[in-house]
Amino acid sequence: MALFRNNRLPNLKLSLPQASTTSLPCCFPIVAFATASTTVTSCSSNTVSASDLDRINVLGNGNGGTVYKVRHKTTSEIYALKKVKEYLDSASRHQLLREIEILRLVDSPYAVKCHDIFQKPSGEVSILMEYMDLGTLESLVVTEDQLALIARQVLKGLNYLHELKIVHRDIKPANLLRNSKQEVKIADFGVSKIVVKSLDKCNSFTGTCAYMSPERFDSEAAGAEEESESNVYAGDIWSFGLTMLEILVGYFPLLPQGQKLDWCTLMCAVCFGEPPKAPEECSDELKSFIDCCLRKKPSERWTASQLLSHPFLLLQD
Ligand SMILES: Nc1ncnc2c1ncn2[C@@H]1O[C@H](COP(=O)(O)OP(=O)(O)OP(=O)(O)O)[C@@H](O)[C@H]1O
Repeated sequence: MALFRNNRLPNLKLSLPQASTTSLPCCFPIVAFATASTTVTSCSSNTVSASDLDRINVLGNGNGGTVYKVRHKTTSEIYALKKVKEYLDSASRHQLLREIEILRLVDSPYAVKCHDIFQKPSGEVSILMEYMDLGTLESLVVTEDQLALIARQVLKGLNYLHELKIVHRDIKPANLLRNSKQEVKIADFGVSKIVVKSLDKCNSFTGTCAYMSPERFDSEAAGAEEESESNVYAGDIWSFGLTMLEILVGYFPLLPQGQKLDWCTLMCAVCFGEPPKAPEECSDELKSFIDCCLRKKPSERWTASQLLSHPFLLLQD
């Protein structure tokens, strides 16, 4: 049984200056078959109309909008509906288009399924997703066995995304959702990117800074001046390693328990400190697993595919 603790740092998201402060009404070229009321584009074959859905309650608020639990009026099927903020600056509009492009591509049991995307004539966009009834991995504390079950599913999801040349760029407990079927899935492609050129850099300050890899803070200091395609995906592995360690120990592992997070302390810990390790009392396999994820040089970090064959995961088979 997983335990819950309340001793996490309350705010691991550092706000950075916005690229633009101009708010523009959004209108996206989402669908070719616009109707007068709400328009729909399908990520799957079964089409649901926005008017078929009843709102039950708010599941949460993110930077991009609000997520509601909704019920289909005739089938009683439950979904999560993310209503994207109506007014977005140009950078956010561009990113939303990217997210939609990725949601259309992604079809894996290890990523939260997007059923449909609705756009009203006003430009308001809503994303209809599979409902994950146990919410995020935030505040969850697990045993080694439970960690292996979770890690394997997240790695299968990451391996799938990386094979499609998609970098998630915001892996953290809040973006991993679970359900009562013991499934864990990757969510929120809000800052993800498709690597178009092999040397596409992904070291911009996008995503949640607390989980960013050393090379995304400072590629030179992390020995990653020579950008290679595999380095681009290694950023997700660092974030994954930190996330797994966090749900094992119950606090953000880069800082001493209870220490307040600020930009300077975080940057020093990531760039100049030793990578965090699994506690002494953990199995050797788990210590090695965490070490393989949290190597400072991206080229030395294991890939998702290599980690899937790590003894820590094989032990629990
Ligand atoms: N498919 C889903 N099923 C169940 N709950 C969900 C689902 N998607 C999101 N949620 C809930 O809604 C909250 C907000 O989700 P959202 O993706 O908008 O933001 P976030 O990931 O928390 O933040 P940000 O987008 O700013 O990184 C989540 O933290 C989660 O609790």
